[in-house]
Amino acid sequence: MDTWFLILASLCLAIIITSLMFYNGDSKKLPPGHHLKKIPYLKAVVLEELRRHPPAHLVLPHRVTEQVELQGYMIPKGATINFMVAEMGWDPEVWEEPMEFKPERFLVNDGVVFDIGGSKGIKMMHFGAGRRICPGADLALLHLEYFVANLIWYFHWSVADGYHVDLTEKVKFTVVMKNPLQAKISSRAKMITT
Ligand code: HEM
Repeated sequence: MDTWFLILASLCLAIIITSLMFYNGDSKKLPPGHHLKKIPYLKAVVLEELRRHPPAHLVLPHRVTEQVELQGYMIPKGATINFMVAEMGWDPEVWEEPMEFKPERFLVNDGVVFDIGGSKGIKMMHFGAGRRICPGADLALLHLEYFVANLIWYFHWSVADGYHVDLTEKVKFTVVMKNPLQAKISSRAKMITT
């Protein structure tokens, strides 16, 4: 449990640090927060990233309060249940071409349609589900959108010479890239101010 607490605490810290990093006191230079709603593809990219490359493959374990039978399996009172969230997001019976990165899967009629709380059925649950769902889910999604928007707004990105992007994962404290990303980044500052 301590490990999970540390993961959550570091997620919160990372979000706060990135917010401070990108706040430069000049709101004209930043894409205003309310504009994010007008960029559904951005939200679709964030959701697809969470589905395809979740930061953790398991969410917090839960303890069963009463013995229950689930699809023929008897789960005893007091058992600890882990939810394999990565596998849920990669289930070929639920997702078409699950190992492909396709943000378009979240777009319906130019808008994003996804029930993050799972009230109409759970297709992925990186924030948990039900009454103990992460209360910071909306805030986290907003910050992730803002973070990605700013990275694109301020910098031009290209692949480093001779490097091929390899999205293979490995598990460290959280899930990270096995072969770290190498990118050439240049400022778009001139383009933004002119
Ligand atoms: C990408 C970012 C985040 C992810 C993936 C995430 C994921 C989770 C997960 C899986 C849980 C456990 C749900 C369960 O018990 O089944 C949780 C709980 C929680 N999260 Fe987050 N979280 C994120 C960001 C945040 C942020 C930004 C905040 C606060 C501002 C936050 C506050 C909490 C709190 C307070 C709980 C405990 C809720 C409870 O036990 O009733 N989380 N989160």
